Amino acid sequence: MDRLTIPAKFVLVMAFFAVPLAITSIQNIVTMQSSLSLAEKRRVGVELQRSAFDMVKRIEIVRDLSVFSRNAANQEINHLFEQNRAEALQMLMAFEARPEVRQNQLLKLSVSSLIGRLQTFRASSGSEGDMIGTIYGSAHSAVAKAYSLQQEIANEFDLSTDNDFVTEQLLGVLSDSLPKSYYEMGKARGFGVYFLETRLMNSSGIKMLEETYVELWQAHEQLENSFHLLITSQGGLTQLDQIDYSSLNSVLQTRQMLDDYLLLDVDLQAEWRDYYDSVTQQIGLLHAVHTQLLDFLSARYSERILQKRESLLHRSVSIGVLVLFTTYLFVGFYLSIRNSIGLLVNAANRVAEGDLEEKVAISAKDEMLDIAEMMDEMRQQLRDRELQLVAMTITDGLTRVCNRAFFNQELPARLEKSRRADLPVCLLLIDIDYFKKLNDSYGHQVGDDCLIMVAQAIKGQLLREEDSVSRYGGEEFAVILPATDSLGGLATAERILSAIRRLKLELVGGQVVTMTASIGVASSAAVEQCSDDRLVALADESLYKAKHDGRNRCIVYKK
Ligand SMILES: Nc1nc2c(ncn2[C@@H]2O[C@H](COP(=O)(O)OP(=O)(O)OP(=O)(O)O)[C@@H](O)[C@H]2O)c(=O)[nH]1
Repeated sequence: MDRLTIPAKFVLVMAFFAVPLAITSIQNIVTMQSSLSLAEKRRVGVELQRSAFDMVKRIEIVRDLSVFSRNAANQEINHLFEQNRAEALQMLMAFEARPEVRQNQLLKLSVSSLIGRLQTFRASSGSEGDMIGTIYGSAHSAVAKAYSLQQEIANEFDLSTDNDFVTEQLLGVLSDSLPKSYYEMGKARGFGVYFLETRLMNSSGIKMLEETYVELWQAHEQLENSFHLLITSQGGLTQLDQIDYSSLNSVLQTRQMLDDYLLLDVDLQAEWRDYYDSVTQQIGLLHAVHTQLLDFLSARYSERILQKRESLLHRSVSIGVLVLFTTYLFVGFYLSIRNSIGLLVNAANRVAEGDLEEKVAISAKDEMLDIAEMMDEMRQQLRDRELQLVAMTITDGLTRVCNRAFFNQELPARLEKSRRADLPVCLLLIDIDYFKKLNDSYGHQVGDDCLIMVAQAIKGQLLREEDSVSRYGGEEFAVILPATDSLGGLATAERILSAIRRLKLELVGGQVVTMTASIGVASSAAVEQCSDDRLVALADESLYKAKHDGRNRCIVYKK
């Protein structure tokens, strides 16, 4: 790990967090997406069931009328029969052309088989009452095929695997209880039309009608029970309130009509068409409930699809935000560290190159700030140490004023600067009078003390910051006065002389030592293009004169 660069470490950490996050997120989205696709598939299944049910209605009429139209004796019945058969075939072909059906081998087979069955559907040649039951049963195979098509749709579009309780109950009602009622009502319609049209009914016909009468009751009972279970089942059933449950009585109504039109009227006086229309109307009421239930199921899936789409969107957005936020954090964190490290490296380079003036500073407020503060503390200590070293190299060890080395640098530098500003530099060479005698009389220690006192006295008379005093030789001092002419130099020299005269060194025995000095003053303005050596020589010349003229005085060089 230590061998890795910081970007490589970040990529590693990013990968450590991002990879599981991405895998979980993708899994999550894939699961939600497949659940959404399943709900969409189921809704398509319900739509197909609805179309298939429209065909069922026609095929039921074909079945019921097949009982009579065996010999096409009644043109009107035959027309009804053919009309519904043609409509059913048309619907089946449209159904077969639907992409969902064309893509499904099983459904395609079932539809084409049903088409074949209807195309070859011809009225059977039954004769009397005992035959019509057989004819009806045979014709019913077409309706049964249509119902098995519905079941196949439920299987192929995963409606049957939906373990939602309400959906299970609904599918049960749609595929079992309701078809059972249609079967019995169809019998009542077909048989009734047959007897009323022929106005003939033998004992076996009566028996068959009576059986149907009983079976209608049973169908109604089953229907009531299954609806009761559906209504009392939990969850999401408020929409089922909109269904007209009084339509369930249509089974009983049909039973009543069978009674009124046929069983109670042995003369069969009623018109077959009135009976047909009345029963068809009752069957239509039940069909309407069937359609409402399919609509309800479709709406239920639409609602689920909407919810799933919304939660998929929310999940995708929140995962997106999470990924962006994590990336932002990592990138921000990385950039902040890289930025801080960059600043610290630059600061370290500056220090290595000797630049100790610029503060080590970073904008971060974290542990990097602690490192920066420590580095800055080091920089300050280095700078102080360097200043001390520099000060030591230019300071005279005894008197603590500047030394000769400083003077040798300072005078040419000041002369150069003043030349550019067209200003003079004044040099004072100060020599203590009879210092040899002082040394000889009181000893070197006293001599040293006197040198210290004189040096500080001279320093005390310098008014400007750029003025400097250096120990030029043993008991000789040099004062550089930048931007000062001869008059200014003379005034300073006079002040220095007075200060030295005022010095008193009290010895152990009570003896007091006093001193005087001689000063040679020279200004760079005195000569053209004055060099440092020339200025020293001029000041030295004046000092010599001061000594020669009796000491304890200052002499200004004049051309
Ligand atoms: N105590 C002490 N004496 C020093 C030091 N440096 C030089 N001297 C002495 O200063 C004396 C200088 O003497 P001279 O150059 O003859 O000058 P002077 O005695 O002051 O006479 P004039 O300058 O002519 O007045 C010498 O005796 C040096 O030994 C020092 O650091 N300490």
